[in-house]
Amino acid sequence: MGVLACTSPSHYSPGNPIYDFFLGRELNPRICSFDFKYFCELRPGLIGWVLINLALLMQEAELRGSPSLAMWLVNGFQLLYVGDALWHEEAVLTTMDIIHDGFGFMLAFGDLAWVPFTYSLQAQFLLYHPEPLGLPLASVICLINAVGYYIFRGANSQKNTFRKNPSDPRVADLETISTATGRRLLVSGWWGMVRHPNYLGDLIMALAWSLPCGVSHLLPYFYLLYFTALLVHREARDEQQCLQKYGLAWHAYCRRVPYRIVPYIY
Ligand SMILES: NC(=O)C1=CN([C@@H]2O[C@H](COP(=O)(O)OP(=O)(O)OC[C@H]3O[C@@H](n4cnc5c(N)ncnc54)[C@H](OP(=O)(O)O)[C@@H]3O)[C@@H](O)[C@H]2O)C=CC1
Ligand SMILES: CC(C)CCC[C@@H](C)[C@H]1CC=C2C3=C(CC[C@@]21C)[C@@]1(C)CC[C@H](O)C(C)(C)[C@@H]1CC3
Repeated sequence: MGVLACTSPSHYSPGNPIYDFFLGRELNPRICSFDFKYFCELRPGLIGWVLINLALLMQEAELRGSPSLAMWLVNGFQLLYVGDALWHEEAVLTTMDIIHDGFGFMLAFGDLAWVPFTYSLQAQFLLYHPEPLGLPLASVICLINAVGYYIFRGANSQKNTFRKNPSDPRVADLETISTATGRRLLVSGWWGMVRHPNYLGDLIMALAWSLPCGVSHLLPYFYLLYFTALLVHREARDEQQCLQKYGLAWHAYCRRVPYRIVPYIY
C-alpha cells in the first residue's frame, strides 16, 4: 500500500509484525485523492449491513406473509444509525480510527466483513426465531432507542461543533479547561456528565437493537456484549492518548468528570 499511496504518513509501529498486521503500517493509504480507509469506514460495510437487513426483512415477508414488528424495529433502528453516520459523514474524520489507527487487518476486515455480517445478527436471528412483540413493549423499546440516539447524537454533535468552531452559539457558553496545546476540553454539557457520553448513547441503542429478539437466546445480545468490550478497550486507549496530548489538563478533567462511560457506575 505504501507504494500506491501518494500522500500517506506511516502509522506508528513498534516493529512487531503481528501488531503491524493487525493495526496496519499505513495511516491513510491512498491512490491520489482516493482514501481507502475513509471510504471503507463508512460506505461498503454500513450500506452492506442495511442491505442484508432489508433482504432478511423481505425473506421474512415471503416466509410468513409479512415482516414481524420485531423485524421492523431492528431494521428501522439500524437504518437510523447508518443514515445518521452517512449524514454526518465528515464527523468520522475526528474518530480514533481515522486519526490514530493504520489501515490494517482490524479495520479492513472490520469495515468490510465484520460490520455487515455480524451487525445484522439480530435480523438473521429473527428470521429463524420469530418473536411475538406487543405494542406496549415495542413502545418501551422505541423509547430506549430514542434516549440512546439523543445522547449519542447530542454528544457527538456538541464535540464536533466545538472542535470546528468554539465560538458557535450552540457551544460558546459551555465551560472548558485550557490545555498546553492550545486546544480546550469541554467540562460541561454532555462532556461534563461522563468522559465518553457518546459511548453511553451507543450502548443504550445496542440494547434497544437486541430487546426485540426477546430474552430466550444469547445470540442477539452478541452485539451488545462485543460492543461493550470494544468500547471499554477503546476508551482506555483514548484515555492514554489524551493523557499524552493534554497531560495535567487531562488529570484536571478526570478529577472534574470522574466517570468514564456510565454515571456513578464506571
Ligand atoms: N458501532 C460501532 O461499531 C462503533 C461505534 N463507535 C462510535 O464512534 C464514535 C466516535 O468514537 P471514538 O472515535 O472512539 O471517540 P470520540 O468521538 O469520543 O473521540 C475521542 C476524542 O475526543 C476528544 N475529546 C475527548 N474528551 C473531550 C472533551 N471533554 N472536550 C473536547 N474534546 C474531547 C479527544 O480528541 P481531541 O482532543 O484530539 O479532539 C479524544 O481523543 C462514538 O460515538 C462511538 O460510540 C466507535 C467504535 C465502534
Ligand atoms: C474486527 C474487530 C473485532 C473489530 C473491528 C472494529 C470495527 C468494526 C469498528 C472500529 C470503529 C468503527 C466505527 C464504526 C463502525 C465499526 C468500526 C469500523 C462507525 C463507522 C459506525 C457508525 C458510527 O456512526 C460511526 C461513529 C461513524 C462509527 C465510527 C467507528
